[in-house]
Amino acid sequence: MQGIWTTERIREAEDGLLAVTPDGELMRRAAFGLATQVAALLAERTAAVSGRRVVLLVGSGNNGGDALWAGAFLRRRGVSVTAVLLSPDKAHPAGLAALRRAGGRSVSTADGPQWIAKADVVVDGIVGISARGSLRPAAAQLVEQAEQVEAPVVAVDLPSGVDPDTGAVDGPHVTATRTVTFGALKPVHALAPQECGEVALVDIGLRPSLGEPDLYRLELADIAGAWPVPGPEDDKYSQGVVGIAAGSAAYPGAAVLASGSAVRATAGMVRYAGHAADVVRARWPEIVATGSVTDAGRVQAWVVGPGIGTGTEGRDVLSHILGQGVPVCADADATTIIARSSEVLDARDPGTPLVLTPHAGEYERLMGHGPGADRPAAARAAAKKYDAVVLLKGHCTVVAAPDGRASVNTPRGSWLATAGSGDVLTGLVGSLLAAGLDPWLAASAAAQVHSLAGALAAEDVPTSASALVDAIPAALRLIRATSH
Ligand SMILES: NC(=O)C1=CN([C@@H]2O[C@H](COP(=O)(O)OP(=O)(O)OC[C@H]3O[C@@H](n4cnc5c(N)ncnc54)[C@H](O)[C@@H]3O)[C@@H](O)[C@H]2O)[C@@H](O)CC1
Ligand SMILES: Nc1ncnc2c1ncn2[C@@H]1O[C@H](COP(=O)(O)OP(=O)(O)O)[C@@H](O)[C@H]1O
Ligand SMILES: [K+]
Repeated sequence: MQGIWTTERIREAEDGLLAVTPDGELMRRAAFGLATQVAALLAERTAAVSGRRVVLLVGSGNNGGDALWAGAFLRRRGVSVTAVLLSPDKAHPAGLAALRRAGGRSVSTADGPQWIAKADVVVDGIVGISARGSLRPAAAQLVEQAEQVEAPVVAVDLPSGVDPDTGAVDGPHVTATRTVTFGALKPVHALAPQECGEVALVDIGLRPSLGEPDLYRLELADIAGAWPVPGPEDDKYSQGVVGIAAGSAAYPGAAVLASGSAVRATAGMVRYAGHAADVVRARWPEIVATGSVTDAGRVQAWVVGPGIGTGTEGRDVLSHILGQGVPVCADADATTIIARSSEVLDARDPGTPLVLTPHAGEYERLMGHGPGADRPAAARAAAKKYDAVVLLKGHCTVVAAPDGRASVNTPRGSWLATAGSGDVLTGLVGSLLAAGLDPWLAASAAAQVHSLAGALAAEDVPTSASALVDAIPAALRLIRATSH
């Protein structure tokens, strides 16, 4: 699992490390890594390093200092380096001196555009982890100038104008081709992937000073390690039977998708209970289908909600399922029922895991307000309130547990924004719950497999929820192969 730390934690760790490291050493490590990445990008894009032109956008903090020092290193490799200084009086003195000594030039923002126009690579050293609020006018103007040109932008630590801790964007901001960060990943890198581009992490020796991460991102090996694989002693029951209560006679689609997803996700057995039994049976003959949850038979986890309606019948189904003493993934209509009448949760057997999977609208129903800019905080608040694992859907899905653990998934494009895609996700979560996975891990792994299956199903053209179900085996095959 990759760890991600908030800027407050990073700063604390940096302070500790700074106290025991020679003056300027950390910045030089950071800047050397940055220069290496800029040189690599120059080589990739222009087939050369020496003689190429790099423009540094330099703010008044240490982020600008990193850029200036990197400029000095790049000069040694024959790069023409020009620093556009936002506040010439406040630019990092040692960094500026180093750049000048190495033969780099510095100009004011008035002269910026003419240099930016000729750049092969632009380096964004405007603000880093101490950025507060949207960019001030002069910085915003510089960002807009850089946007006019085709040159790729390398962001120092993070793209300026994007909130370091939430990834939220409010006004002009850098959209980087590559972000070179130092010491550890920060929330912005997971929560604003489209602004960060490719993220390179430079080791500056910070890791031992950092404690437990604030956020996690699952790696493929984590998913491969967690995914249930039957052994010689296993049979169809021992792997965990998942029950699906979804769909209706009028709307059988959700039932077919959620059930199909469960069929594809693990090798055991899937039961279906509801008014779409005939349609489900016809599409998935391996499913044991019945008309009602009361005669569904034993399962090790339930999926409930997609397409069940929010009326009395849906409520009764949810209530029955919550009382079964097995883990439950409550999605879609089940979320709305819980939001409207939370007393339905009284039926819940205390101690059995519950996973809620709201999108932003359902979140608002559950909490009385939208998720806002800080999605990990939003998911954590809902997890606490409902004593449930909360999977907050979106481009970057966040999964929080009541104990505070939170993960962010890696989006692989936006093709998943298609009708029925959420039903597929629920089936994945349910299968993993039935296999006995920790509910936070189950939801986090499901979100990752969902986005990988989405990318494989789409292959850069629009896809559908049915194609997504069919792509689950390919996603799992890839995950298992990558981690061998
Ligand atoms: N502390 C350390 O030892 C290290 C720090 N490093 C670098 O230092 C950075 C943090 O440096 P600082 O704490 O000096 O701060 P930053 O450079 O991130 O930003 C502070 C400066 O930006 C200005 N600023 C803040 N919000 C702004 C806004 N919305 N619009 C325009 N300007 C704004 C402030 O007035 C201040 O001048 C990191 O991101 C990283 O790049 C690295 O060199 C690694 C080592
Ligand atoms: N722009 C996007 N990029 C990536 N994934 C997205 C995007 N929009 C939605 N998704 C994902 O697609 C799924 C949609 O689920 P949901 O809103 O419940 O839709 P439905 O009810 O049609 O199934 C969620 O897993 C969500 O995270
Ligand atoms: K930056």
